[in-house]
Amino acid sequence: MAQVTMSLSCSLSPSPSVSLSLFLFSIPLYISGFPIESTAGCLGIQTIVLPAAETDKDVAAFGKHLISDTSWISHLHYLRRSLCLCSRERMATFATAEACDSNTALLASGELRALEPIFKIYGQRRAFSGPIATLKVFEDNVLVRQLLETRGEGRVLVIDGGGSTRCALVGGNLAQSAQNMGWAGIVVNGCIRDVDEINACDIGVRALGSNPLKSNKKAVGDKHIPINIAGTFIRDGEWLYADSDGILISKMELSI
Ligand SMILES: O=C([O-])CC(=O)C(=O)O
Ligand SMILES: [Mg+2]
Repeated sequence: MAQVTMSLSCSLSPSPSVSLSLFLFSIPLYISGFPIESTAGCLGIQTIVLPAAETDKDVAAFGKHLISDTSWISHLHYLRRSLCLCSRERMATFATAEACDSNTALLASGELRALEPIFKIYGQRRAFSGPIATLKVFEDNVLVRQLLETRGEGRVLVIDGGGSTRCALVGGNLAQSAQNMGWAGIVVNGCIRDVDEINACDIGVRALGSNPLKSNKKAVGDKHIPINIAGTFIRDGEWLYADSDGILISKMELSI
């Protein structure tokens, strides 16, 4: 059973709703026996609109039921995909396709962009997201190590390696460091090595491919500068969303 911590707030305006804070994940949900019309999911918060509720009392009664009868948990129907119960899976329900469909204006304005599909998927987390730290290097990974040995705080390291496939910019040790230091993922416009070790790490990794050759160790490159990879301009501090369908870059954090 999912470990769920729930906090509740009820409100009648603008529409009768109950907000549930679900610990570490969010899922669209229906609860049987209640006239729930729609659900809205975003990380950590679920707002359930109760069309039949007309008074504060109705909403409060529903809220009370949720608190007193936790069997509602077993009534969850997972609509988009089965819920990953792993507490580290921060993007259990985020879907890049859905983000595109519901943010057409942002796509049109260029505030939301999709990377060209040139990356292979590695690492335990197929889906990951976070604020971006950019890095530009060429066949040299000293700066990659420097960054991955600092605290990641949920960020995604995006490395513009110039598209070179002649050596690896990330290997098993660096991926392990990224995991230990709290990075959500690494996107490499270049190659990785130690693929089996990387695939055992609890981070998301995207790269053009693998190459067993190591890179130079001259410490040449630039951190936190604008980069251009996979047909997309990326600035430090923008947000990255990756899942099995692809990779999105957003100027702002998306609320899905
Ligand atoms: O040392 C390197 O160049 C990359 C590597 O193999 C690792 O991180 O394990
Ligand atoms: Mg290695």
